[in-house]
Amino acid sequence: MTTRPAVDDDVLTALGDLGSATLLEASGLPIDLPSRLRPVGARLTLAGRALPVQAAEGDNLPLHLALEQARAGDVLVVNAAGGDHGYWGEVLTVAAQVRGVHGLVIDGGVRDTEAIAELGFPVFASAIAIRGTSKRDARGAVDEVVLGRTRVRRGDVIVGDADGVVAIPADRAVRVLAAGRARQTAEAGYLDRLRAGELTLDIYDLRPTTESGDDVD
Ligand SMILES: O=C([O-])CC(=O)C(=O)O
Ligand SMILES: [Mg+2]
Repeated sequence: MTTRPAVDDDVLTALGDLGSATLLEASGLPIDLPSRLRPVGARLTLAGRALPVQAAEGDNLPLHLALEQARAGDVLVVNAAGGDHGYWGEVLTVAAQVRGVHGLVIDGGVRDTEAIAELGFPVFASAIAIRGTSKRDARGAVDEVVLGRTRVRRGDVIVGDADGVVAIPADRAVRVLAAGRARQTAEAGYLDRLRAGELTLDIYDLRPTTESGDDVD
């Protein structure tokens, strides 16, 4: 297992407060997970440290094994290799909550979604599917998984909300927090100017130049 720098709890909480879109834009990094990962149930916000899990199609033993390895504050980030299966449901949700796990992000299906919503556990999934899984693939948690264009390593900061999910490399967390705060402050200033009657065209300096360089008779 690789060693990752541990991100402090206060940095984690502050990143969670900034929101996924601000963090993505401020970071300048390709940290967004695929947009097919949508929140399941009413609990939309999520912040925690990644525990990556790779599952074979149609098998959820790696998720059960990962829960034994999980620490409080972890978020399981699962590449379930596609497949129309419910890899996670009410039973695994309760098991995760008892261990202090902060949430689940899965490129794959989940089921028991009403129960998950009632339990208030944050789940972001690419599908809802009722077909069950086998329990044979004994891999457990791994060092990293790739979801879409983004590599997620153990200990990376996961932030999810109504807009989507980002995975911030642990060694960039403090820098991304500073950039996110700067962006939030700048946008608050833009909102004040908009309310005072200015246009985005002027605030962002977007007006097409009228000087084409061509002579006009
Ligand atoms: O049992 C499973 O493998 C998935 C599930 O429905 C649950 O966790 O409740
Ligand atoms: Mg179930």
